[in-house]
Amino acid sequence: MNLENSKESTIILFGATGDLAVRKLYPALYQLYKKQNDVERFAVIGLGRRKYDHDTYRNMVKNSVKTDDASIDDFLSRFFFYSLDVDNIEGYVGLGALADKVDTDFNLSGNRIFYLALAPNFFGTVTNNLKDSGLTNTKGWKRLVIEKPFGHNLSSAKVLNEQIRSAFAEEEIYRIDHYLGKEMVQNIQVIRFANPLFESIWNNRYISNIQITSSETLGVGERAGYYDRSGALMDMVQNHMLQMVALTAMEPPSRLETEDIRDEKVKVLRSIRPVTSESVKDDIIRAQYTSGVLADGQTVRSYLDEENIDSQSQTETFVGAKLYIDNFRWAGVPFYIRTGKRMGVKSTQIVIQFKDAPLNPYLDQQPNLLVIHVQPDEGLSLKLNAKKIGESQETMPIHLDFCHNCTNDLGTSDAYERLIHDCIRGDSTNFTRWDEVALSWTYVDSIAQAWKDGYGPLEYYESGTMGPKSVDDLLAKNGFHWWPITNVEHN
Ligand SMILES: NC(=O)C1=CN([C@@H]2O[C@H](COP(=O)(O)OP(=O)(O)OC[C@H]3O[C@@H](n4cnc5c(N)ncnc54)[C@H](OP(=O)(O)O)[C@@H]3O)[C@@H](O)[C@H]2O)C=CC1
Ligand SMILES: O=C1O[C@H](COP(=O)(O)O)[C@@H](O)[C@H](O)[C@H]1O
Repeated sequence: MNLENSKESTIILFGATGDLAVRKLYPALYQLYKKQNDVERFAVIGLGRRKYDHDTYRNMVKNSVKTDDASIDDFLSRFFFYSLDVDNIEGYVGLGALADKVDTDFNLSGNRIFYLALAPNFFGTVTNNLKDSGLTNTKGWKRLVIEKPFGHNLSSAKVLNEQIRSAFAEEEIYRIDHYLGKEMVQNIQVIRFANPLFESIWNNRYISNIQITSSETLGVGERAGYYDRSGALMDMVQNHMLQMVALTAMEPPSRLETEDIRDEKVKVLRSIRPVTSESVKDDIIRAQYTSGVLADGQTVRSYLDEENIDSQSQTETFVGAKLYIDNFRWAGVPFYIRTGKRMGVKSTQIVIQFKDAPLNPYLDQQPNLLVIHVQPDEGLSLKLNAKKIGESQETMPIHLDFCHNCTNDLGTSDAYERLIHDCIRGDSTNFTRWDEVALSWTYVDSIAQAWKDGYGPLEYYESGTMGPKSVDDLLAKNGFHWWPITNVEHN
């Protein structure tokens, strides 16, 4: 068998009893198993410090998958638990022995995915111990999946990268950014490069501004310990928001190969205009939610009143920013981004606003907009002007819509399902390469530094709104406004 391309694997899952594994990874694995979507065979060894036996673990996986389907028993029979404190190097020998036994029992060829669904401070220890105990000398291929956050600034990310690179080659490392697994984020390239209609006008001659929103109605929830040290800048901007900027702005790759696409994204990240203290003050807004009422009528408390949050915390739960990409295609076009918790609506969308016609005889004309709906609806809306019905010469707005997930028959996979599938297939296109991560940290670090130096005060916004007023002013200064968050309009 050609092991390099074989799509069977034993997944060694660190953090198997954690929130991410239970909420996301087991349901995703089950969907993959059910679809047999070109994943040949797999087994999972879950790890954690607690002393589960295989049956207790399988029960936990079953509860996470939530199905009565008869196939669940065969699915669960592939799951094994191994109790290990990751600091205990002696314990890795037993892990290796169990993995070999599972390979033999399931007739698997020795490929390994090491999935680190663990707090990042363990990443270095685990990769070192895997190497020192010989587990990285696999019979087949090996891959390392790393969850975010990848460091908390550029220098910590560099240290982390060196640690994992001592045991895994860059092409064996799959750094997760789950937004890259979303259907419509993957679709950005196709919409742009498979439609000459768009690609020919995808530049500063025809586009006036781009608005990228990722808003949540949830608050900090149970992740206070992590979030209060991170804030929206590191939690969302460093990764998901900048990846969406890069995909929206990049040049067409010459081939649809992993490294060609990543190279184009890197060029965009490198072209983002560096910030100065002054530009941070003027163009970047940080804010924290106060109490308020959500759209469903629920009254929610302020960030400072959340459990396990320091009552003096200055952590931002919202970031709004204007950035420029200083290259030939985008010179002069502002990219506006905003993301936050406890906002008015849960939505991710990218709005491309086209420039007005040079000579416009129709005074009531609206700008043309292309809206890429990432979630909850997954689709596209193109907003145009048409003649009002009748004899008048007035215009009316019309929209052409497409929605992937609005009807049942086109339901799309979850991001984690897609990314685990890609990893098993050995396709790292939708994972971030080290230089993308490093450039994103460079941008984010300079904002964090300016904030530390006192530029750009922390503002406040009421829960249930779309952020502080200053984020509206940010666009108004250039004669724009945020387009309302919409769903794909189902006709
Ligand atoms: N939860 C989420 O929604 C998201 C999480 N992530 C990232 O995923 C990773 C995991 O997060 P999450 O699942 O929420 O974390 P949890 O705190 O819920 O789970 C942590 C896991 O790590 C295990 N663990 C902790 N210490 C040790 C140790 N010394 N040795 C062995 N195992 C240990 C725990 O098992 P035990 O207690 O049995 O030791 C548990 O399985 C983090 O990097 C996080 O940033 C990323 C995006 C979203
Ligand atoms: O990575 C993260 O993303 C989620 C938002 O993800 P989404 O798929 O629901 O849009 C965010 O809640 C979390 O704080 C952050 O770590």
